[in-house]
Amino acid sequence: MATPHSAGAGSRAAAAQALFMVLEQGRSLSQALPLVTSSLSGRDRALCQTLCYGVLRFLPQLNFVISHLLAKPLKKDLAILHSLLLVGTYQLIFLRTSDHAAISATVEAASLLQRSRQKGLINGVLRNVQRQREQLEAALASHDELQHNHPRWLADLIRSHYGPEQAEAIFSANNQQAPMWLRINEQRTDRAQYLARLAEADIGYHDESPLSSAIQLVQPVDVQRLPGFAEGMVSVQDLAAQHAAWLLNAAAGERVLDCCAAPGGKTAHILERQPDCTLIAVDSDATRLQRVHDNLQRLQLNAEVINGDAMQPDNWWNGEHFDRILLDAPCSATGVIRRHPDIKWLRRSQDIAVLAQLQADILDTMWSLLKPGGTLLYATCSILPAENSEQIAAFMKRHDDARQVAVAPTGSPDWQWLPGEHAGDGFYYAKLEKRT
Ligand SMILES: C[S@@+](CC[C@H](N)C(=O)[O-])C[C@H]1O[C@@H](n2cnc3c(N)ncnc32)[C@H](O)[C@@H]1O
Repeated sequence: MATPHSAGAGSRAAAAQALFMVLEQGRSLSQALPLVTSSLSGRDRALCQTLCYGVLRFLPQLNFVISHLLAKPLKKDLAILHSLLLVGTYQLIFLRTSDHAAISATVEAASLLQRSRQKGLINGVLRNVQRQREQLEAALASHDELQHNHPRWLADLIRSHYGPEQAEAIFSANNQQAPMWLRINEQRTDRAQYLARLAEADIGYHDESPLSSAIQLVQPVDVQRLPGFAEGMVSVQDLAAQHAAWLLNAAAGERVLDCCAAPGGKTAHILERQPDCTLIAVDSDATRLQRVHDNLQRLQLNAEVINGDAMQPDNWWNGEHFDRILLDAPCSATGVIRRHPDIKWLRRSQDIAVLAQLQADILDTMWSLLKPGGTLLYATCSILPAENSEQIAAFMKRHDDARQVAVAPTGSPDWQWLPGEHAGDGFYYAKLEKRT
C-alpha cells in the first residue's frame, strides 16, 4: 500500500484499491479493507470506509454518471482508475465534500496508485461532474431503474415476492447506514445500570427496545469506548439477531447445539440467557471459530467449541441427542445488505438455489440429532423465500414428525423480519418441534 503524500489522498487511493478487490476480484469488503488501510491514520481509515460503503450502496448511479462523462469505457488494465472515479464521483454527488478537496485529493491518489499519467483523465472527469452536477442529478432522477441501486435479478426477486411498495421500502432500508445495537450481558449487568453507564460516558441511546438486552445507540461508536466492553458487560449485535437466543429459550440442564456458530454472537447470547445449559458450538470455518473462542473468553462464558462439518456429524458428535438446536444457516445475507453493501455485487442469482440446497441438507442432518420432544430454531439473515418460508414448507413435507411452533409475536409459525423494521436487520426465524 502506498503511503499518503497529500491530505486525504491516501484514503482515496485505499478506497479505490478496496473497491477494485471487491468489484474486480470478488473479495468481500471486510476482507479487503484491512489489507489497504493498515498504514492510514484513524481519520483516513474512517474516510476510506465511508467512501467504500457509499460507493457500494450507490454503484449503479455512480456508474451511470461516469459512463456519461467518459468517451469510452476504460480498458481492463485501468480498472483501478474506474474505482478511483467512483470514489471521486461519490464525494461530489453524495457526500458533498468540498469540491476542491474531493477533486485534488482524488487526482493525487492516482499517483499513489502508480497511475500518474492518468491524473489528467481523473481531473477532467471529476471537473465535468462538478460542472454538470445539476443535469447529471436530473438525469439520475429520471431513470426509475436506477433508483433502487440493486442488481436487476435481486430487485426483480424482491419485487416479485414483496410487491412494488414493500420492495421500495426494502431497497431504501438496504441503502441506509445500519444503526449500532448493543447486547448487554444480563449475567453481569442490567438494563438500568448499563444505560446509566452509557449516560456517564456521554454515549447517546434510544430508550425504547423490544428486548431488555438490546440497546440502540444514537450514533455508532468505537467498541473500545463502550463502558465495560473489555470486561464482557456488553457486545455489539443487531436487534433481529438478538431474538435467536430468546426464541431458542434454552433451559437449565439441557443439551444445546449451536450449529454454524461462528463468530459466536448467538453462542454467547444463549449462554448469557442460560449459563446452566451444556452448549456445543460447531462451525466448519476454523478461522472464524477463533472469534467464538475470543468472544467466550471476553464474556467469561463456557461452551465446547468444535471445528466440524454440520453435514458430517459422525466426525464430531458423541451420539447423545440434543434438547435444542439453533441452526443459523449459511445464506445469501440479503437481510444485512445495509451492513454489507458488497453483498449486492458479490452474490449471483444462481447462488440462491445452491444455498437453499445446502440449507436443506444441513437442516435434515440437524433434525436427526434432535431428541423427540426437542426444538430446532431455524434462522437466516436472508429475506428471500427460497431460503426461508419455502425452505421450511419443503422441510415440513419431508418430515412428518415435525410440528411448527408459534415464533412471531403475532402467533405466526414463522417470522420474516424485514431490514429496517424496528431498526433491525432482515432476519427469518422458524421453530420446529419433534413429535415424541
Ligand atoms: C450466518 S453465519 C453464523 C453466524 C453465527 N451464528 C453468529 O451468530 O455469530 C453461518 C456460518 O455457517 C458456517 N458454515 C457453513 N457451512 C457449514 C457447514 N457445512 N458446517 C458447519 N458450519 C458451516 C460458516 O462458516 C458461518 O460461520
